[in-house]
Amino acid sequence: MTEPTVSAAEEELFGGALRYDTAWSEHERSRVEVTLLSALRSMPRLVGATVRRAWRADRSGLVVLGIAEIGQGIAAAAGLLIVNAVMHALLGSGNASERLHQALPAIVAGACAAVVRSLLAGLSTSRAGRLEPLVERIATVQYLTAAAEVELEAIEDPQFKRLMDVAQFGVDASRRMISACVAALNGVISLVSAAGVLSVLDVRLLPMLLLIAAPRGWGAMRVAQERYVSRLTWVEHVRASRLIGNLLTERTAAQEVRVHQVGPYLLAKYEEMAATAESEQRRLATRKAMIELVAAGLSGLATALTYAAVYGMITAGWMSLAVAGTAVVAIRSGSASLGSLVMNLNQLNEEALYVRDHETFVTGAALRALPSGGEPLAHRLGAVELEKVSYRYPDRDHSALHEVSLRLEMGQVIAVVGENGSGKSTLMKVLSGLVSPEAGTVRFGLQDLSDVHRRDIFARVAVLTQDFQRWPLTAAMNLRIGRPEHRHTEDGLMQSLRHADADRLWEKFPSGWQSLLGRMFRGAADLSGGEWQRIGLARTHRRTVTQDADSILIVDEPTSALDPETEIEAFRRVRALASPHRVVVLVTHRMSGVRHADVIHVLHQGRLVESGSHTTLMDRPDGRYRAMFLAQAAEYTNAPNDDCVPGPRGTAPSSHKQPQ
Ligand SMILES: Nc1ncnc2c1ncn2[C@@H]1O[C@H](COP(=O)(O)OP(=O)(O)OP(=O)(O)O)[C@@H](O)[C@H]1O
Repeated sequence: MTEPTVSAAEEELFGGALRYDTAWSEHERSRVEVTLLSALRSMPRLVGATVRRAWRADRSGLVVLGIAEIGQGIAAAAGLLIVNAVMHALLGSGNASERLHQALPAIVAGACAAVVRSLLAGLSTSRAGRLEPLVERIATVQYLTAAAEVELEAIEDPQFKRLMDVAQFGVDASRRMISACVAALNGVISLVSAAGVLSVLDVRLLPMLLLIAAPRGWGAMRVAQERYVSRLTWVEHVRASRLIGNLLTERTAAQEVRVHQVGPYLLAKYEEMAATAESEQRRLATRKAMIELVAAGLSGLATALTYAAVYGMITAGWMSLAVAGTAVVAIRSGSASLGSLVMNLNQLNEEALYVRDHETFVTGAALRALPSGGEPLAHRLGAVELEKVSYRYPDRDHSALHEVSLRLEMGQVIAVVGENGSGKSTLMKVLSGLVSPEAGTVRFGLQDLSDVHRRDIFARVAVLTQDFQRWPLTAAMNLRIGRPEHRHTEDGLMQSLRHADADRLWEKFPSGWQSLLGRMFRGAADLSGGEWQRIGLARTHRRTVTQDADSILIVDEPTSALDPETEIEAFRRVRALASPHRVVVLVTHRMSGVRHADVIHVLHQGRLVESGSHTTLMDRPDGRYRAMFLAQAAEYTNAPNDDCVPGPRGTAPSSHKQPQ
């Protein structure tokens, strides 16, 4: 297969080809993996997995389905034997009306067999139709559970993310596997009955049957392989095209799309990328036509040979005319069964390939799942301590955190500051148990983070991050989801709303707590960025106050969208959440918000470079904190500050992070 062409749009927007794997050897490997033999080898396992899923979903439905299919096979065999009886009667002795009379019972029996077969086919279709959505649900839940339970690190790993995307196709394929399995079973049974009848008539006709169907089998299998490899290779391209489509329709991009005239530009790029994908579809269609033509030619040749053999056997007197007539019917029905069996097996094979990806993902996700065991965490911790903690993101060469040691005492307000990319958010991920340090230890009280049940760690952490979620749910749910299993009262919810100074939003909720937020659905009330941030604060408050064991509250840039007065007030309220059994960790670029913290830690390029109170740090003439503080203070007063030391690279506040 030649390497696909890269459209200019792809080059311009994404910097090159977006394909399943840029290493072509990897792609070749997947091609080799789908050879006929390996596909056939893995099929029983995957069919077994589908049957097990169906069994779990609806046992009685599966049993009825099996009986209906076997019944159809028996009815088909009976039908062929009846044809034989009819042939013998029609080609037997006596005049035409006598021969017809003799054939009548067999004709009636044939009609009955056909009716039974149709009834069983209907039963099978209805049961399969009921099983399909159930199996799809099981596969979807398996997929979503696996995705929700993996470590954050896995989600951020591009390789794993890709596997996750590919595995999505397996969900639909699991559903289609049911009908593919039923059709294949049906094909096997029909074939066995036709072959059985043929071998009773003349066993020499059996290999002929195989000869007719073999080329079609080969053709169908090849087409499936090519389609699968193509789909895998182009998955990233499809994702990127969808991404562009979404950008054109999403509300968040709507303003720039219009004012900056990005719409027509992106649309043109979309069309260019779609044209590249269409060229692949054209290539596939041509290949399919060629393969099918060759297969049909070979199969036709085999059919001609078979009929010639039957003709030869009749003229040589080795076969009676009645047997030959039945044999022709049996060959026709057998080769049709074999042909459709091959098609069904081929579809089964294709679906199985996607189901295999789904399985690979579920197994891979289990290996990267959050650890499920561990000690329970003590109720009282006293402090959380980091000792020489280092962390490097899997796809990065440099550590995001390097030998960071610090102590968080319950009751304290700790601030973490530093320029963009200095490691603040990464430190918060380590503190909240979202990522495990590469080196060093994190102790919750006397317990090592790695020994404790992760669920217990998460239960003790409340976070409000810069990219907090705007849940498109009711107002009540937006607060309750901070601790969904807790029985929240309306008073409690209102208390959290008040804490975040969001109670004045109440009048924007037309149906009170049941008001839908976030413009996703009709009638939903939308909020401004700052209002959403207050809802986020209220949710964090809810989570915080519903935990009486020692806990950590992490707030990462909690006020970026708040107006100046609200911001000052918000910092005060966040600080007030520190209690004898809670430590508040505040990450912010707004220096005015950190000066009241008990301890301020300054990060620089992943290292902890300064720690102390505001006064201590301001007393260091060349201190980084002092430089950052004075730089912002100068902006704040809008007057040149003689004492202002130029901030280190990257510390200059960005426009949305400047003090007001
Ligand atoms: N998911 C990730 N995968 C790979 N590298 C990452 C990831 N997240 C952060 N990094 C890198 O780790 C370093 C520290 O990033 P981090 O987000 O912790 O900085 P930060 O101090 O919070 O920055 P900011 O003030 O801009 O929010 C940066 O070099 C960043 O590029």
